[in-house]
Amino acid sequence: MTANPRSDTIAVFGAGVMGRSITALALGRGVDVVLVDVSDDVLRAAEADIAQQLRHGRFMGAFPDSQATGTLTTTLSGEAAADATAVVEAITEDSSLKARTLAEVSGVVAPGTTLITNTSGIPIDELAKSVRRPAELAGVHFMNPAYLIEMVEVIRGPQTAEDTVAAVFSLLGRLGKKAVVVHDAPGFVTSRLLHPMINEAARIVAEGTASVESVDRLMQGCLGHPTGPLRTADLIGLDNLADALRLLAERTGNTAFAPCDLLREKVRRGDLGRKTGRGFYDYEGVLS
Ligand SMILES: NC(=O)c1ccc[n+]([C@@H]2O[C@H](COP(=O)([O-])OP(=O)(O)OC[C@H]3O[C@@H](n4cnc5c(N)ncnc54)[C@H](O)[C@@H]3O)[C@@H](O)[C@H]2O)c1
Repeated sequence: MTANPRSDTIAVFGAGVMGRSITALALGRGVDVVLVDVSDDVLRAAEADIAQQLRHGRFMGAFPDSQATGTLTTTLSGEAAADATAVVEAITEDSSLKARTLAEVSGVVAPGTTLITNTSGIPIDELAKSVRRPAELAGVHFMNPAYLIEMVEVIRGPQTAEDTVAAVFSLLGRLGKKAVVVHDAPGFVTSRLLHPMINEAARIVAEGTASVESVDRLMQGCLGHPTGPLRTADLIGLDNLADALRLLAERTGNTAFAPCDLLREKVRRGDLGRKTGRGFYDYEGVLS
């Protein structure tokens, strides 16, 4: 079942960390994807990365054996989303950029097309102001790597229609995901809890209380965190994390959420985590 019987194609906007991972998930589940970005270089790199993620997903048993892989089309043109049954917006965590892009997308797609934003924490109702049909917009917070993490957070904005939530669940069912629905708020549930924890972990390192490795080992060994907060930060991307923390601080008025000095310094140096080969850890020579 798909979100809409018109076709079996979703459009994904943004070919960065999440756009690639969501695209790999959809392709591995037999859904065709039109992947849109503003950079041709990014799209070329994304094609190679997605092929690698599909191999990884198959190796990890994330996709049904009998499932034919969906077809990938990459493009710089947002107009290519016109025939999609659902659109997943996974562009940079910048509220005005997202508002602009969602406004354009909602002008391109037909009424009845489910609009999904993968924002880490911008309230859905804030983004709904920029789309033509706010009832058709919902948040789906896929985690990285989307093809391996079974659970997603679904955010129902105050204007999100029941039909939209149903269409989102239909698509998520097709993608083999489990979901928990939450109400709209800055950072929703997962970013509101995880991002400040990562920020504190970085502060602990900066203050000299413990090393990066010690913080992660304690959180893994004592509290059952799968990788530790700082390794998770590297997987997310420190630029995205800093953007999301800044937005969380602005939208909640809680300045403690603002990215700490160490995080900002790493972003300034371009040490963004796995995607640049160095963040809290060094990944030079490590296959992603
Ligand atoms: N990184 C994570 O682990 C993670 C997890 C959950 C949610 N998110 C959210 O997903 C979204 C994407 O995050 P990311 O980490 O993939 O970011 P990223 O920086 O890796 O990628 C963003 C991509 O968006 C592209 N882009 C910018 N403007 C565009 C436009 N107008 N049209 C098409 N493409 C455009 C950029 O060129 C870039 O390739 C953000 O909202 C982020 O908060 C990220």
